[in-house]
Amino acid sequence: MKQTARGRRNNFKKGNTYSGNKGKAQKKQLYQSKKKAWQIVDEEIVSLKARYDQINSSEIKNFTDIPLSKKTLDGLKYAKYETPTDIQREAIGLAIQGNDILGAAKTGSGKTLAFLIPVLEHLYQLKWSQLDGLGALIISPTRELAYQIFEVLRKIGRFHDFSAGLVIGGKKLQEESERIHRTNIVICTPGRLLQHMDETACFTADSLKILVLDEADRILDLGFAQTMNAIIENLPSERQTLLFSATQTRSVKDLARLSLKNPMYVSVHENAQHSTPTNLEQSYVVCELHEKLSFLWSFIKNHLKSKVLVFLMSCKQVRYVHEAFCRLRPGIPVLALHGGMNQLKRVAVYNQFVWKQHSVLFATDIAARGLDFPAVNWVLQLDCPEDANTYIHRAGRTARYETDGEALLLLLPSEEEAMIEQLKAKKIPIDKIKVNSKKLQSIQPKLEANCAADPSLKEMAQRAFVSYLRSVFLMSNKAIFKVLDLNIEEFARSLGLAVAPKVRFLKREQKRIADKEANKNGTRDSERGSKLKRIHSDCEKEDEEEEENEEEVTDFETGSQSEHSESDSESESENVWVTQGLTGAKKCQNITTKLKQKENVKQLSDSTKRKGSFVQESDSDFSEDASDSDVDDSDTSDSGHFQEFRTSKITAGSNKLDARKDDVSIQKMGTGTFKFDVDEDEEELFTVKKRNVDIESETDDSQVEDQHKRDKQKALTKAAIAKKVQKKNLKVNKKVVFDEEGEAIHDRLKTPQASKNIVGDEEAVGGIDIEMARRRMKEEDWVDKQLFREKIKKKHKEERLKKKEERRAKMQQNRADEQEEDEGNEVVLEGEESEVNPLDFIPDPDEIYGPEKSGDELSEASENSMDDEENQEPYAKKRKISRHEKDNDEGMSEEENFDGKTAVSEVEEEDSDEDLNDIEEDLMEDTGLDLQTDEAIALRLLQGKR
Ligand SMILES: Nc1ncnc2c1ncn2[C@@H]1O[C@H](COP(=O)(O)OP(=O)(O)OP(=O)(O)O)[C@@H](O)[C@H]1O
Repeated sequence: MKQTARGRRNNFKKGNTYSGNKGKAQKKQLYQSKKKAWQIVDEEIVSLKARYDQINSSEIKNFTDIPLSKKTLDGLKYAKYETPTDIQREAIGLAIQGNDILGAAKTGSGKTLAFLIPVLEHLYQLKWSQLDGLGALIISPTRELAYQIFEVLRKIGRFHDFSAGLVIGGKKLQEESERIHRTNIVICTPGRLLQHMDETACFTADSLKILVLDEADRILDLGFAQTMNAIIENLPSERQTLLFSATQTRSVKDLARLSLKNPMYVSVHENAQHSTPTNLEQSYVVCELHEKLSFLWSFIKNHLKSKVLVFLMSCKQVRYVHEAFCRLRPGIPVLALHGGMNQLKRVAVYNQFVWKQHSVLFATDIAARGLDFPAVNWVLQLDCPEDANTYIHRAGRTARYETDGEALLLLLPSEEEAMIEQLKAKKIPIDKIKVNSKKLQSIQPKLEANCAADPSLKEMAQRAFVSYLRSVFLMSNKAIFKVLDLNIEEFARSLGLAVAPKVRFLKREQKRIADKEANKNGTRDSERGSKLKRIHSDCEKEDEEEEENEEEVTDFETGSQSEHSESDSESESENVWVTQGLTGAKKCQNITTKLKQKENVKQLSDSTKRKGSFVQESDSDFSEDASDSDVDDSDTSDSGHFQEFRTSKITAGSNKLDARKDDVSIQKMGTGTFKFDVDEDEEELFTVKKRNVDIESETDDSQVEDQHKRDKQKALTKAAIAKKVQKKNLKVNKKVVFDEEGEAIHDRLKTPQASKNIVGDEEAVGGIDIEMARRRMKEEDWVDKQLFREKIKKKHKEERLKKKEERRAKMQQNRADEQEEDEGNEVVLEGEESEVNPLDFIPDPDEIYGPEKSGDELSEASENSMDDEENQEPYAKKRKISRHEKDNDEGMSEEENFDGKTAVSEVEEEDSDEDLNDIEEDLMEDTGLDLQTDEAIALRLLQGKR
């Protein structure tokens, strides 16, 4: 039986034992147990903190030796991380105690965990919850790296209750905005973060507790300077800051910008013999520029069972080499990764290269830092890196965490000396190897044939050509990068181009250098002087030519840019947001899997469009592709594979850890206690390495080129177009029709005929004068009607003439018949004269004028069409009626006809005069008889009437 509320209250009052009381007891128990859970957390935190003082990095063998929360240890165990690496052993202990850290360690040494573990621990210590908002911010220079860090965090943080979000460009801002304020750990790229700081109203970093910069030297260099300064302004000064990189900055100004407090400099390999991993074998080859592609082809053909990462200088080179090699079918899957690709494709290519066993990835420097592609056998730097640091990061994509790897650098003869000097200065052991150039397999003829057959490929080659030269030209280290020493004709041919495309900036550079030399030496040397003059005039001529063509170029560029924005918007439309509680990892995997599937379908359709590449894929590695898509199809297989792989790596290399121990150096960087080693690169940090570059993910030429495009487009404002049009005296939107002789046909009906003074008056007033406009319209109206009338008149005249001709012909025929008849009558009708009508000789007026009509018939006739006019009489009367009719038809009554009344009557008078003349003419001609007969007829008629 159901008990009422009152009944329950009574029961309570009576102290009856009732299930309600039981419930209360249960509640109390539950509350106590919950309280116990909190207590457990509190107790754990207290005990952990108590152990902090006893941390001794040299005694740490396993992660369990570090005072870490159970949730973190569980996560590490789940991700199969057991033994910490050097940097982890040294940095984690200091970081969990709240110190600011400057962490430096070789590439592939596990810096990611060295900052992720302290992030989790810090928030755990503070008992951070979803309601507390943003607690930790991890900034990475590239989207791929941010994505990778997010993946690691997902694994090791899965037992914590924090929410984490990946905030990178190329995704829907709106959806990020809706979630970002609820996210505890944000992993982001600088540009996108600043965008949220500026545009997302509910996003604030006021509660931030810990800031991490991965690849800190890159984030703090000039490429990100403005963005980072703006971000730092929005962050609370009371926070912990961790900076990590393989090439750590110790620039005083950088550290001052971040307002670090007594930072600890943790450099585990500072005293090591080399700055690159010990398992990394490094060598370089000197190669001519025009031999590079053939070298690359030969290299790939010799390493079909390897995983190779090839670095090029610019996006356009990557694009072209990838496309060209796809068509040549090397027998191994070839991929491309560069900043010009949409985000979805970037993620897909990244994952493909992670999973493929044998493949070649052509990439720009967006893949140079931090990316942890497993089992890369070779890193081939086809184009010289910007500096030694970039070399270290690029080469570091192989030989990661205890694995072996090889790095090969290609240098031009002009680059060799200065670059090798830089590398040696950075403690990079690199040996020169020689390649027998006769053994190189030349692909130039094939590239030439392909470019000749496909204009789009040729265009790609041209773009690659220009972008390479531009990149070299923009490099700050002129001791290495000597653009004017390059044989550009040969380089163009090696790309498959028949001739080298014009490169404007090179001409300018030549001109600049020529000017400089002329200033230095004076122009006394006449031979030299004339040579310089020649360069000058060449340059000027080309400049002029190009300026003339500028309009076309701008159009072309606008087109290409819109193409680009189209692809951007395409990527924007795809949502890659993967924010979630760390415990809900599956959801995120689903999203990633779906993205991969989509991208695979897209890529497959792309490749079917491109004949060669599809065949190549199917020839060499289609089965592998298929298996990849199988992996993508499976719901949660992603992390499974990943873990397995890493586990094998851990076991393989765990015994090597001790060998590195001696290298560890930790320095306290407090203001008073520590003297900063002012970085020798400090000056370099504050010089522009690439001009006109303000980018987020990479410094390649595409952005520089985009900047150029934007600059050019700026000139094409509406005002500029208007000026141009005015200058050329062009009338906008004017259609000119030409006749067969090529003369322009002026249609008076379409051109305004209103008197000029009316327009002038209006302009003089300076605004819209309604009266004036009305007058002008009336005048236009009047002119129109006149034109129409003229046209109709002309038409009528033509018709009349035609009819006249017909009548004349008819009369002549009649006359001829009559004559025949007369002759015949003279013979036949003798004696019948009395019966003959005396007026028979007169032509039948009905025949000539048509039958006489009544007034009714006349008015009826007036309603008929113009064609009927000729059949009616009397002419003058009928015409008059028709005219009025016509006027009425046109809606032009006299009353309506403003002051044009006189004009109309004038026209009428003119018309009627003309008509009378016509009639007289008609009458004179119409009888077809001679004058005497006419007179006789007239007399008889008159007599008859009387
Ligand atoms: N304690 C560990 N035990 C086993 N493997 C580890 C450990 N720490 C890191 N690794 C593995 O080492 C590899 C390199 O780690 P990570 O990417 O963090 O290196 P890094 O120092 O950040 O490299 P880079 O300087 O290139 O960014 C990863 O595959 C990672 O899974």
